[in-house]
Amino acid sequence: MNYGVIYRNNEATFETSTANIFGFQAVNHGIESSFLDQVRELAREFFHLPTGEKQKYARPSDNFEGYGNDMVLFDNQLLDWVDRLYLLVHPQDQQKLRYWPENPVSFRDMLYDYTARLRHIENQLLKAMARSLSLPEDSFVMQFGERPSMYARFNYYPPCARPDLVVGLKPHADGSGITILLQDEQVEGLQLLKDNQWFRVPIMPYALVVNVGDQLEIMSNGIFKSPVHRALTNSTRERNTFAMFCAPDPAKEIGPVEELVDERRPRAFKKIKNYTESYFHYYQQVKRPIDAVRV
Ligand SMILES: O=C(O)CCC(=O)C(=O)O
Ligand SMILES: [Fe+2]
Repeated sequence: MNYGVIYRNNEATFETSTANIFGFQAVNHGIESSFLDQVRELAREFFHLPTGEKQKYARPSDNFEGYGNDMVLFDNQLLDWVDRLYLLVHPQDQQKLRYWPENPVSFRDMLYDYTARLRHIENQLLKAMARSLSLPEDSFVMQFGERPSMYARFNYYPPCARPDLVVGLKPHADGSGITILLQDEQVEGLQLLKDNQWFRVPIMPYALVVNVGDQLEIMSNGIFKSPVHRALTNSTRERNTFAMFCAPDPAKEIGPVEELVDERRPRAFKKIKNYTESYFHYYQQVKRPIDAVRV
């Protein structure tokens, strides 16, 4: 597994080639450990509230935004062992504050703050990833547009009596451009699939796990890979993680960066808009939407 990013002088720089990477852990990203502790603490406090209190922010059955559990779209689908709070956090004028917890009291302020910090880190990473392929640094950022989306998903995995039978999150690849994940600082569970084998993603308490999502795989013409991953459950301890899905403006057409298309590496993906629109339709069937946009 390639975990090669190191921040230097406030700029993300990769130590090794990023070709074929699918994820890395970012350290020295500039977010103070105390703030990350606070983020985790507030997320835990929310999930530990009585059910009635959390239900105030419940998602409607036909939408994924709000508090709830796995959406059921098919009779025979696998169910994830997870509670989640899923919120659009950017662009700001599309936020639906009725789903944003007011309890714990500082939850909303934390989320505003965290979003702003991650927006900055997202930009730095996308530029560094472009530079690492000898592209103009705005090559990916430009495709994200002026109004990129950011979705926050807080995942709460309660202990599960049969971790041998039940997964926290079924195998999937993210539909984002990149996903920036704050893992639980103690309890492991995330695994990536490579060469038909599952590899654990080790805990680095204050690092941010960055996974390539499908849309960056498309933009990079397949040079970056969006990894299939899953989250396991365990029988004794709860696990809390917080994913931020950073994606292009759904109204903008995206596609492989022209400089990355040549005879040696022909165009691998079609141009597409609003990639994530039917994401859950695929997710619930453990299928990959990226297969539908291959050339
Ligand atoms: O909880 C984890 O470790 C993984 C989360 C994840 O993959 C997701 O939310 O898409
Ligand atoms: Fe994921």
